[in-house]
Amino acid sequence: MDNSRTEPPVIEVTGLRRHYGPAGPAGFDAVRGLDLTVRRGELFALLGTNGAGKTSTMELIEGLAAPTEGRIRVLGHDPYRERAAVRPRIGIMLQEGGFPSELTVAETGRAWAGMTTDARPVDEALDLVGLLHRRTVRVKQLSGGERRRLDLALALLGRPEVLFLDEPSTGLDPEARAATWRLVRELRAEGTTVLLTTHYLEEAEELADRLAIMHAGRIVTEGTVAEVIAGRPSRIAFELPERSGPFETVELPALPGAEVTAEGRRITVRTPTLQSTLTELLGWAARHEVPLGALDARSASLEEAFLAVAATPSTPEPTGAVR
Ligand SMILES: Nc1ncnc2c1ncn2[C@@H]1O[C@H](COP(=O)(O)OP(=O)(O)OP(=O)(O)O)[C@@H](O)[C@H]1O
Repeated sequence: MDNSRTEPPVIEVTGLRRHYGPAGPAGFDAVRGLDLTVRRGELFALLGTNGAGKTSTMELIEGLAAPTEGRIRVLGHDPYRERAAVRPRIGIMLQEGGFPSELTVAETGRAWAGMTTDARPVDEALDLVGLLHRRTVRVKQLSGGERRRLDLALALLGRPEVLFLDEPSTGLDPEARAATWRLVRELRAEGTTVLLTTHYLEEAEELADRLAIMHAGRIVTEGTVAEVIAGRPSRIAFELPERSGPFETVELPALPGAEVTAEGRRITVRTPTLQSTLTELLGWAARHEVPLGALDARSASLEEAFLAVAATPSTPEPTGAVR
């Protein structure tokens, strides 16, 4: 039976704040009042602009640092204060593994397994990420993508109930990325709860049950991919030809409900009704024999939603903020 809706969330974050540096304006608020809930078996993706606070948030939920303010529960425990209860049940793939480069891949796995409760066999973890054939190679000889996969293998050693993946596919070639996605999907299918950060919108579209887009320390929008892009306009772009033909005096048609912007001859139309706007535009182009160069029409996408979030000014500190 699916109890995921009735049982308490696996990750529950309320009012989270993280302040770096000295108290007061000399310091910096990287996370500014963040709420987040992830249910058992769910894959939740944190997206955001550079410096939005994704890693700062992840580190707090992983229990690697104490929040300046707010409440975090992972599997019902405070991950920082009750680290001993939480740590054996979670797997963490950091952005930089930072293990000794002189050890071989297998030695690194064994060293890690020694610190892991109920570890799976090292070779099994290496096999999961496609690194078994590299087991005798020194870590310093691995490519960047192979190191990422070793990071993931180590995170999987303890058969974690909750897996934290900080930019898991950065530096991977397309084939290794697809393999990582397959593995993450399998883990999720087995019931693992996953919180991941990524810069690849496609990764979130492929994997996430729900996602949040962060900007300047806050979650600006959150939901399923469909919910996040709902209400975003579709986009039509094209280039008008040099003004020398029969269309010389022809103006663009009225496109009700659409917003038209021009950058030189490059025209962008944003519309809530892609089909009717496109029909109108193509009819006009045909009637007036206007060739529309590099014509591109696309439905609302996560990219549009992301760019809209990135363009929002960061709101000032609420009064009463902890400094
Ligand atoms: N130890 C620190 N001391 C001071 N400021 C920090 C520290 N760590 C991070 N920051 C700042 O906090 C902000 C959030 O950083 P964070 O790494 O959490 O963002 P991010 O969303 O993960 O960014 P990216 O996508 O670039 O990895 C940034 O402005 C960063 O410069």
